[in-house]
Amino acid sequence: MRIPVRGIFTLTTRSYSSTTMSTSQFALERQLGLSAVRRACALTSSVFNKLIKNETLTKGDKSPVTVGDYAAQALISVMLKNSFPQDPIVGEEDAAELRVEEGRVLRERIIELANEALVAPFVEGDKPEWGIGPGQAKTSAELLDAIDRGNYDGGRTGRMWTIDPIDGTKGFLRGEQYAVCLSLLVDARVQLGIIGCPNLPVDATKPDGERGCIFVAVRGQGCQQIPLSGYTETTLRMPAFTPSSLNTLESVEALHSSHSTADTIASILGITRPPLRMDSQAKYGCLARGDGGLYLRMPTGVGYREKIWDHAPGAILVEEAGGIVTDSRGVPLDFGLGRTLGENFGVVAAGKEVHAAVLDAVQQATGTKAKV
Ligand SMILES: Nc1ncnc2c1ncn2[C@@H]1O[C@H](COP(=O)(O)OS(=O)(=O)O)[C@@H](OP(=O)(O)O)[C@H]1O
Ligand SMILES: [Mg+2]
Ligand SMILES: [Mg+2]
Ligand SMILES: [Mg+2]
Repeated sequence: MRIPVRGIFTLTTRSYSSTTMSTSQFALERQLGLSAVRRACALTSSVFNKLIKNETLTKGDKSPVTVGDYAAQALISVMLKNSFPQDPIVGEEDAAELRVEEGRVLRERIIELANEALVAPFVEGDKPEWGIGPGQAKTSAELLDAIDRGNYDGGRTGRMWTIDPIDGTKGFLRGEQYAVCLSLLVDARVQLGIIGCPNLPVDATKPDGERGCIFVAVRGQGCQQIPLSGYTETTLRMPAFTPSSLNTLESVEALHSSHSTADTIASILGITRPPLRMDSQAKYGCLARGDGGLYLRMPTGVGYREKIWDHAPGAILVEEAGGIVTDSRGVPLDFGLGRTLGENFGVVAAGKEVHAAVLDAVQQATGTKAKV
């Protein structure tokens, strides 16, 4: 039976009967987050099928942003506000370009898409007993403000969410991998990570089989994969690899991660399998389920600072599946410095058995000394 809920997307303990209410830590955040990411996955998949050329902008850093990115951030932000109104959000996108007259056509399209997603009946795979039903349409001003609630500066204390509404926008535009990414941090420690991958095969051994899955992890509660088409949860544990049996998971874009440094590291480790190149944090989900043994993100030397929304959800997936995530010098990722990872230099994520050997190889390949 569907649990009646007062207001839209409102998730309070009052909304649950004692039989459906889970007492685990962050249970409400997990349920709301899964629903928001599912809705955003449905929104972005449908945008891809209808996207037209003038629905993509180029941002100041030359990276693309589409109507799908803005609409998905608006949708997730509205859902978070309804259930956790006090929580600040560090989101990738902001609405400045949409508030000016030149942004009118794009703005109207984004409002239409976000509202369609807000009022849609239960999306495929949502658990009816969660009681997270369709909401009411919002005004243009409310949705622009929802996007801009992602402007929080971050920091070391308190609760905060990160949203990357489309991670791997270039992959999204190519029709390849992308991910809808959400995380909750408390005092700069990731406690919940959710990554929705609409184009990812549910089973890597069946690349032509069913596509679309969500990865979710709560600190201390393991990492699970759920198909977008349903809600059967499979717990993931990273298998034990030896260094030479690894294969690397890397960015498609050579500007985001140095392919040549990764090749050198792979040859030092004796890796013979070719790298698996894939856009977005789908790589972290693949690592957690054992599709490759090593996520490598080696800096390209342009002084780029990694963004917290690009790594917080993925890092907890891998840790909860039994792996280790550090920067390329062995330093833990610091999510408490603001919107970026500050002085962290690249990312190395791998199983416990091989992580130290990989850091040694990185040191040999780059001449930098590991800090731990
Ligand atoms: N120069 C540079 N170096 C490192 N990283 C960068 C750089 N420029 C952008 N970005 C960020 O990369 C995000 C895309 O993730 P990936 O690199 O894993 O995927 S991809 O294969 O490159 O598309 C991408 O995330 P989205 O903007 O959400 O797509 C960016 O935040
Ligand atoms: Mg982007
Ligand atoms: Mg991103
Ligand atoms: Mg993005």
